[in-house]
Amino acid sequence: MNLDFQTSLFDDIDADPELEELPGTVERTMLDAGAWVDLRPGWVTNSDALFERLAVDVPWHADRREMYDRVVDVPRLVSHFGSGAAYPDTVLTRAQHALNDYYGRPPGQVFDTAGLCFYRTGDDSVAWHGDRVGRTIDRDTMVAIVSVGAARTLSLRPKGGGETLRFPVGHGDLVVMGGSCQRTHEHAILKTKQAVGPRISVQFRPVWPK
Ligand SMILES: O=C(O)CCC(=O)C(=O)O
Ligand SMILES: [Fe+2]
Repeated sequence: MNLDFQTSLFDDIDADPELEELPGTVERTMLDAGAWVDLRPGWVTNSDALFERLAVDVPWHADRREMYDRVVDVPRLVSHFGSGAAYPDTVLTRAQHALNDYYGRPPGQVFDTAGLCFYRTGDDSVAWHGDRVGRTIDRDTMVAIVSVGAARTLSLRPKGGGETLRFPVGHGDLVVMGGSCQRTHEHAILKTKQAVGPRISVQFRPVWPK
Protein backbone atom coordinates (compact mmCIF):
# COMPACT_ATOMS: atom_id res chain seq x y z
CA MET A 1 0.00 0.00 0.00
CA ASN A 2 1.35 3.42 -0.89
CA LEU A 3 1.04 5.68 2.12
CA ASP A 4 2.45 8.79 0.51
CA PHE A 5 0.20 11.75 0.81
CA GLN A 6 0.49 15.44 0.35
CA THR A 7 1.85 16.58 3.70
CA SER A 8 0.49 19.92 4.72
CA LEU A 9 2.81 22.87 4.52
CA PHE A 10 2.45 23.80 8.16
CA ASP A 11 2.79 20.52 9.96
CA ASP A 12 5.93 18.97 11.30
CA ILE A 13 5.95 15.18 11.03
CA ASP A 14 7.99 14.87 14.26
CA ALA A 15 5.69 17.13 16.29
CA ASP A 16 3.07 15.50 18.49
CA PRO A 17 -0.54 15.96 17.45
CA GLU A 18 -2.42 18.37 19.73
CA LEU A 19 -6.04 19.39 20.12
CA GLU A 20 -7.16 22.99 19.83
CA GLU A 21 -10.05 24.46 21.83
CA LEU A 22 -13.63 23.48 21.05
CA PRO A 23 -15.72 26.15 22.86
CA GLY A 24 -16.39 29.12 20.58
CA THR A 25 -14.84 27.45 17.52
CA VAL A 26 -17.52 24.97 16.42
CA GLU A 27 -19.94 26.03 13.70
CA ARG A 28 -23.37 24.40 13.67
CA THR A 29 -25.48 23.91 10.55
CA MET A 30 -29.13 23.07 11.23
CA LEU A 31 -30.68 20.59 8.81
CA ASP A 32 -34.36 19.62 8.55
CA ALA A 33 -36.25 17.62 11.16
CA GLY A 34 -34.01 18.38 14.14
CA ALA A 35 -30.78 17.17 12.55
CA TRP A 36 -27.58 19.19 12.76
CA VAL A 37 -23.93 19.09 11.77
CA ASP A 38 -21.07 20.75 13.66
CA LEU A 39 -17.78 21.59 11.95
CA ARG A 40 -14.52 22.48 13.64
CA PRO A 41 -11.80 22.86 10.99
CA GLY A 42 -8.25 22.25 12.18
CA TRP A 43 -9.16 20.79 15.57
CA VAL A 44 -6.10 18.48 15.50
CA THR A 45 -2.79 20.22 14.84
CA ASN A 46 0.32 18.37 13.67
CA SER A 47 -2.07 15.90 12.15
CA ASP A 48 0.54 14.62 9.66
CA ALA A 49 2.00 12.69 12.59
CA LEU A 50 -1.43 11.35 13.56
CA PHE A 51 -2.05 10.16 10.00
CA GLU A 52 1.32 8.37 9.90
CA ARG A 53 0.85 6.72 13.28
CA LEU A 54 -2.65 5.48 12.49
CA ALA A 55 -1.64 4.28 9.03
CA VAL A 56 1.16 2.21 10.54
CA ASP A 57 -0.11 1.17 14.00
CA VAL A 58 -3.76 0.32 13.41
CA PRO A 59 -4.62 -3.28 12.46
CA TRP A 60 -6.45 -2.50 9.23
CA HIS A 61 -8.86 -5.06 7.79
CA ALA A 62 -10.26 -5.44 4.31
CA ASP A 63 -13.87 -6.43 5.03
CA ARG A 64 -15.93 -8.44 2.61
CA ARG A 65 -19.70 -8.19 2.33
CA GLU A 66 -22.35 -10.25 0.64
CA MET A 67 -24.04 -8.36 -2.12
CA TYR A 68 -26.82 -10.04 -4.11
CA ASP A 69 -25.15 -13.22 -5.35
CA ARG A 70 -21.56 -12.14 -4.82
CA VAL A 71 -19.11 -11.42 -2.03
CA VAL A 72 -17.36 -8.11 -2.64
CA ASP A 73 -14.61 -6.14 -0.92
CA VAL A 74 -15.82 -3.21 1.15
CA PRO A 75 -14.25 -0.24 -0.64
CA ARG A 76 -12.11 0.96 2.29
CA LEU A 77 -10.04 -0.53 5.10
CA VAL A 78 -11.58 -0.61 8.56
CA SER A 79 -10.68 -1.18 12.20
CA HIS A 80 -12.86 -1.06 15.30
CA PHE A 81 -12.07 -0.30 18.94
CA GLY A 82 -15.04 -1.41 21.03
CA SER A 83 -16.21 -0.27 24.43
CA GLY A 84 -13.30 -0.26 26.88
CA ALA A 85 -10.64 -1.06 24.25
CA ALA A 86 -7.51 1.10 24.34
CA TYR A 87 -7.44 3.49 21.41
CA PRO A 88 -4.49 3.23 19.03
CA ASP A 89 -3.19 6.71 19.91
CA THR A 90 -3.34 8.83 23.06
CA VAL A 91 -4.51 11.87 21.13
CA LEU A 92 -7.67 9.90 20.33
CA THR A 93 -8.22 9.30 24.05
CA ARG A 94 -7.81 13.02 24.66
CA ALA A 95 -10.20 13.73 21.79
CA GLN A 96 -12.79 11.38 23.32
CA HIS A 97 -12.57 13.19 26.69
CA ALA A 98 -12.73 16.64 25.07
CA LEU A 99 -15.80 15.61 23.06
CA ASN A 100 -17.55 14.25 26.15
CA ASP A 101 -16.79 17.49 28.02
CA TYR A 102 -17.85 19.77 25.21
CA TYR A 103 -21.06 17.93 24.30
CA GLY A 104 -21.95 17.13 27.92
CA ARG A 105 -23.00 13.60 27.13
CA PRO A 106 -25.26 12.09 29.79
CA PRO A 107 -24.05 9.00 31.68
CA GLY A 108 -24.56 5.90 29.57
CA GLN A 109 -24.38 7.89 26.34
CA VAL A 110 -20.77 9.06 26.38
CA PHE A 111 -18.58 8.77 23.30
CA ASP A 112 -17.01 5.40 23.78
CA THR A 113 -16.20 3.28 20.73
CA ALA A 114 -13.94 4.31 17.86
CA GLY A 115 -14.44 3.05 14.32
CA LEU A 116 -11.70 3.81 11.84
CA CYS A 117 -11.87 3.95 8.06
CA PHE A 118 -8.96 4.19 5.65
CA TYR A 119 -9.85 5.55 2.20
CA ARG A 120 -6.81 4.66 0.10
CA THR A 121 -7.81 6.53 -3.06
CA GLY A 122 -10.80 8.37 -4.50
CA ASP A 123 -12.22 4.93 -5.41
CA ASP A 124 -12.67 4.11 -1.72
CA SER A 125 -15.99 5.24 -0.30
CA VAL A 126 -18.87 4.59 2.05
CA ALA A 127 -22.34 4.37 0.51
CA TRP A 128 -25.43 6.26 1.73
CA HIS A 129 -26.49 5.12 5.21
CA GLY A 130 -27.48 6.20 8.72
CA ASP A 131 -25.40 4.95 11.65
CA ARG A 132 -27.09 2.66 14.16
CA VAL A 133 -27.09 3.05 17.93
CA GLY A 134 -26.83 -0.50 19.17
CA ARG A 135 -29.44 -2.42 17.23
CA THR A 136 -31.88 0.42 16.75
CA ILE A 137 -31.90 3.56 14.68
CA ASP A 138 -34.90 5.19 16.36
CA ARG A 139 -33.02 7.32 18.90
CA ASP A 140 -31.19 10.61 18.56
CA THR A 141 -27.45 10.26 18.96
CA MET A 142 -24.15 11.88 18.02
CA VAL A 143 -21.35 10.64 15.82
CA ALA A 144 -18.10 12.63 16.03
CA ILE A 145 -15.59 12.20 13.22
CA VAL A 146 -11.94 13.25 13.24
CA SER A 147 -10.40 13.30 9.78
CA VAL A 148 -6.74 13.22 8.77
CA GLY A 149 -5.03 13.01 5.38
CA ALA A 150 -6.62 14.07 2.14
CA ALA A 151 -9.81 16.14 2.21
CA ARG A 152 -12.95 14.26 1.21
CA THR A 153 -16.57 15.35 1.08
CA LEU A 154 -19.15 14.21 3.63
CA SER A 155 -22.47 14.27 1.75
CA LEU A 156 -25.76 14.45 3.67
CA ARG A 157 -29.32 14.20 2.42
CA PRO A 158 -32.79 13.73 3.97
CA LYS A 159 -33.92 10.09 3.94
CA GLY A 160 -37.14 10.79 2.08
CA GLY A 161 -35.27 12.61 -0.68
CA GLY A 162 -34.25 16.23 -0.94
CA GLU A 163 -31.26 18.45 -1.33
CA THR A 164 -27.79 16.96 -0.77
CA LEU A 165 -25.50 19.06 1.38
CA ARG A 166 -21.75 18.68 0.99
CA PHE A 167 -19.28 19.29 3.80
CA PRO A 168 -15.60 19.25 2.87
CA VAL A 169 -13.70 17.48 5.66
CA GLY A 170 -9.96 18.12 5.68
CA HIS A 171 -6.76 17.33 7.53
CA GLY A 172 -7.31 17.65 11.30
CA ASP A 173 -10.98 18.63 11.01
CA LEU A 174 -13.79 17.56 13.34
CA VAL A 175 -17.32 16.96 12.10
CA VAL A 176 -20.15 15.94 14.43
CA MET A 177 -23.57 14.75 13.29
CA GLY A 178 -26.23 15.16 15.96
CA GLY A 179 -29.90 15.48 16.81
CA SER A 180 -32.03 13.32 14.54
CA CYS A 181 -29.30 13.12 11.87
CA GLN A 182 -28.88 9.32 11.88
CA ARG A 183 -32.66 8.71 11.84
CA THR A 184 -33.81 11.35 9.38
CA HIS A 185 -30.79 11.75 7.11
CA GLU A 186 -28.27 9.60 5.29
CA HIS A 187 -24.60 10.37 4.87
CA ALA A 188 -21.90 9.09 2.53
CA ILE A 189 -18.30 9.57 1.45
CA LEU A 190 -18.84 9.24 -2.28
CA LYS A 191 -16.22 8.11 -4.75
CA THR A 192 -14.40 10.88 -6.54
CA LYS A 193 -12.65 10.86 -9.91
CA GLN A 194 -10.27 13.52 -8.66
CA ALA A 195 -6.78 12.32 -7.76
CA VAL A 196 -6.98 12.44 -3.97
CA GLY A 197 -4.50 11.04 -1.50
CA PRO A 198 -5.42 8.68 1.34
CA ARG A 199 -7.69 9.74 4.20
CA ILE A 200 -8.26 8.21 7.62
CA SER A 201 -11.40 8.96 9.62
CA VAL A 202 -12.06 8.13 13.27
CA GLN A 203 -15.71 7.93 14.26
CA PHE A 204 -16.48 8.22 17.96
CA ARG A 205 -19.87 6.79 18.91
CA PRO A 206 -21.67 6.43 22.21
CA VAL A 207 -22.59 3.00 23.46
CA TRP A 208 -26.06 2.97 24.96
CA PRO A 209 -27.25 0.76 27.77
CA LYS A 210 -29.06 -2.36 26.53
O1 LIG B 1 -15.34 8.46 7.00
C1 LIG B 1 -16.25 9.19 7.35
O2 LIG B 1 -16.11 10.39 7.54
C2 LIG B 1 -17.64 8.62 7.55
C3 LIG B 1 -17.65 7.15 7.84
C4 LIG B 1 -19.03 6.66 8.17
O3 LIG B 1 -20.01 7.27 7.89
C5 LIG B 1 -19.20 5.40 8.90
O4 LIG B 1 -18.23 4.64 9.03
O5 LIG B 1 -20.32 5.14 9.39
FE1 LIG C 1 -21.67 6.65 9.04
